[in-house]
Amino acid sequence: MDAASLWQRYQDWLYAHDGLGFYLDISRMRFDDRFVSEMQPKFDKAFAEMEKLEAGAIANPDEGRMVGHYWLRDADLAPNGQLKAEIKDTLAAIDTFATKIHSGEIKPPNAPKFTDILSIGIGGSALGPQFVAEALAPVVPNLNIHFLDNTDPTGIDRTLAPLRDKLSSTLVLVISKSGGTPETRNGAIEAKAAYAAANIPHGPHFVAITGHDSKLENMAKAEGWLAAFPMHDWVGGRTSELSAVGLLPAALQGIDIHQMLAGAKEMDEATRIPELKQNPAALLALAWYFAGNGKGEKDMVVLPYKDSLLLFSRYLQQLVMESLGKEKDLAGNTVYQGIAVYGNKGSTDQHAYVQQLREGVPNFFMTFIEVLKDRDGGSPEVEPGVTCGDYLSGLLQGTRQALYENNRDSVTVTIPEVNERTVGALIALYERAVGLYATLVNINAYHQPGVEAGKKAAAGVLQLQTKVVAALQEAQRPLSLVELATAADTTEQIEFIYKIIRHLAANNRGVTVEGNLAQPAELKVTAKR
Ligand SMILES: O=P(O)(O)OC[C@H]1O[C@H](O)[C@H](O)[C@@H](O)[C@@H]1O
Repeated sequence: MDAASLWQRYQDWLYAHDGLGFYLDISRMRFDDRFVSEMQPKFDKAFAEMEKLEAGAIANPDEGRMVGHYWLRDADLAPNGQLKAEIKDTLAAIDTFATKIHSGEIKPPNAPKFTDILSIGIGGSALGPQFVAEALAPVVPNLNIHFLDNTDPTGIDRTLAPLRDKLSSTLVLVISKSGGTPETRNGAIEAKAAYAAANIPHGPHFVAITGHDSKLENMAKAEGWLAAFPMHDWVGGRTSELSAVGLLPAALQGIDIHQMLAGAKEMDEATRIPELKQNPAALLALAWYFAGNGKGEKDMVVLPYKDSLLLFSRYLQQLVMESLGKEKDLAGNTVYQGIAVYGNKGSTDQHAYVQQLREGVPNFFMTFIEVLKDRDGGSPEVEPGVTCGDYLSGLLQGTRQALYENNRDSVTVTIPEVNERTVGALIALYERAVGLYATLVNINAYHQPGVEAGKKAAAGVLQLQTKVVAALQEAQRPLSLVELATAADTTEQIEFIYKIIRHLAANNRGVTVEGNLAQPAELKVTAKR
């Protein structure tokens, strides 16, 4: 396509939202008009399904649940008075709690004010709060936030180390919709242990954000935690950033959550319009479908050219991949759907893997996130008439051009600046695009059956460990792995047993191993007395 036609195509496909100062450009995706007309019936269906979802249909059939994250930003859309009240009451409770924490009206027993937050959660109970903290936390936040999002002992130590002297002014948020996620439970137990070691009762420092009647909620009640906030059954983990999960930590840091909600609401209104060209989420879904042939054949590389948006692609990874990565479609056919998402930030990644993107395997499409405002205040010149921000902008435009010339397609999302409203709008945009795309490819975007398999297998390994240690203690003599597996009555699990023993030995956990660990057949294992 020559320059004039490309410019025309750019203008024909440019979506602009005046209120948000937001633009979406899908002109560098090489679809033609025929593709767009062929997709129209699929979009008609997607718009209709979305309307039903927003009206309170059971849009997550496998779990028998409504899907209500859009109501969080406009409670009046919720399908009944009780839900409306739940949304409004939760928001009011978050506002009140954050205000009282900031003023010191709610204070820890042994310090004048809370100064730090330790946020414990994983997946949808961590990625949104982490993304938003990185994007929006003030340079000097009301409270400094720290995250525990794993069950890695070294990681836990690293997070807790700077907090050891500040436990008396730390507020611990334990976030889990189900209230039973092992990594989060473990993090909470480790945090409690830190409080116990410092002789500080943990209850007045701990806050739960969790589903009704979950183990976590019951624990919070039983242990007299400072507060508990609800996570609604009809909000999925990966779409929970604008529920208490994201709003409470944001408000505590001094981020304007009402502006986040307002930005999301404006984007919701724009992405509710059942007209492809007037709906930026539909345009995104169209681009994704075109890129991957409706089968996720190409990965989505997300490159925000703004440091504060570094965690956006990580956040999107869960939103997109857990929603769209499905074996079965809604009719039960095996489809192996999904779109892989990765990316960090530009221009940094240009000095890492963009070489492959430009010249290597063409298995991706790009999403550039452009931010128009460089910074508050003026910029020094790094060359005559040129600033750092000009470089950043030039590098984005140049990379887009260089990729396009080599048949690598891209989408460009432009926002005026990174602030509460635009971040809320970005979250809403991608939530809706995922929902629409799911209907285009006929899958349930709101369940995650595949996650359970690994969790069940892990639980099995831990049960096996208990069995193996008991068998060793009973034997009271060195056993080979085969003997140990026989004694534990689990001969088919011998490889797991080897790994369990190797891990226990590495951590001085009550087993002695004689022999070379690289020669499993020769090992003799004994329980330490
Ligand atoms: O909030 P939680 O119930 O602790 O869940 C945390 C995460 O765990 C699971 O593995 C799910 O796949 C995620 O969708 C969820 O966000």
